[in-house]
Amino acid sequence: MLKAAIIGASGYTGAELAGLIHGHPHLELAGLYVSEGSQDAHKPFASLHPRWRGVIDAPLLPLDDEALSRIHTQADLVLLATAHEVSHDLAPGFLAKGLPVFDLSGAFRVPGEGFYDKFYGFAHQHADWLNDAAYGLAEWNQDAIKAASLIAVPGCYPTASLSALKPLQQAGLIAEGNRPIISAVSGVSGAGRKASMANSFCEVSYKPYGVFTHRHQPEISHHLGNQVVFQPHLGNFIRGILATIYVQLKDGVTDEQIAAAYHQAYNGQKIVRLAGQWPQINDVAGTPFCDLHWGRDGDQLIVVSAIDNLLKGAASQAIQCINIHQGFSPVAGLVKE
Ligand SMILES: NC(=O)C1=CN([C@@H]2O[C@H](COP(=O)(O)OP(=O)(O)OC[C@H]3O[C@@H](n4cnc5c(N)ncnc54)[C@H](OP(=O)(O)O)[C@@H]3O)[C@@H](O)[C@H]2O)C=CC1
Ligand SMILES: CC(=O)N[C@@H](CCC(=O)OP(=O)(O)O)C(=O)O
Repeated sequence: MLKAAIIGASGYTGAELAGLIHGHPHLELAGLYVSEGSQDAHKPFASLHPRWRGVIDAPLLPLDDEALSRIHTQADLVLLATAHEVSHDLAPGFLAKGLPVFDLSGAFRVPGEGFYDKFYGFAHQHADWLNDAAYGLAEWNQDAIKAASLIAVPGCYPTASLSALKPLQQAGLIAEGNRPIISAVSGVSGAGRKASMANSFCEVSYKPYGVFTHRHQPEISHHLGNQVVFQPHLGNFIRGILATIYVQLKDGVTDEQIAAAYHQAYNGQKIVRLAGQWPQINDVAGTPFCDLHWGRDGDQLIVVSAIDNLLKGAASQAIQCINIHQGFSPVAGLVKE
């Protein structure tokens, strides 16, 4: 069994990771950590996430110097379920000790001069790690994920969007100069566990945000190799993302070519499902799956993609990355084989 330490274990994605690792055939938990000054330090994990009561008994531990040296000596790998700047600061220390790092934040996803200043509001200090990191889109980057020490697990909207668009891009079916339009809605857990007015029950109403400024637009465009228009919405539900994507096809593209692009990309893959019907959030919430379906009218294609933002959009995709990195079955701990 490999020992996995989770930093940020009290948060929404960290808690999902704890559950997945607890149930994984080749992984075991090697510490659940929060910040050194966290008000949750030393509380039982299950007191914050009672669905794990009687199942995961470990306490949340403060990430102090003693904890760091314990992780350095006892863990086999580290999962960072922390804010972008926290991951940016923590990852190099673990990597320097030879521990593979699976980072759920955006800190190492997009190389490029000035990108972090512009879209994340901080200056990136680790260009070397940024360039060496593998982008953990599990169905598409297996070789890079296997070889890298640092895996940048994609954002939730990018996972839903890229899973839908990459088969078309790869097969050369998108019209020259077309910027696919991604209109997506996310449940409120996408914003994390910390309370804020924008996320409070009485304030949340289906609405757009981040118009032309969201950091996932350049993340999707960079990893697709084609510019996109991306518009996120906040939905008044807890978990799940549904992305409706409008694509202009090249002249003469046939139905068979579209179907072949998707089947070639995903036949034999258990996590991305070609649903055969329009995806809906209820079918993927609480699961590691990404459901896809498409329809076309002339050169206009609509693809719909649905995932659970906390799972395929974060924690279960991190587990897929660990599975690939370690040579386990790609769906170990996620889907019964
Ligand atoms: N929510 C989602 O749907 C998705 C989130 N992500 C990304 O994953 C990361 C985690 O997100 P999410 O789980 O939603 O966040 P949460 O806000 O729910 O949790 C953050 C966690 O980090 C801990 N933390 C904060 N500061 C530190 C620190 N200095 N050292 C160690 N632990 C710290 C928090 O505990 P405490 O403050 O008590 O220390 C908490 O456990 C983020 O980068 C997010 O952008 C990616 C894809 C989807
Ligand atoms: C509803 C909501 O607020 N969602 C988050 C996306 C969460 C995510 O994917 O995380 P990364 O920050 O790691 O990219 C947002 O739009 O910022």
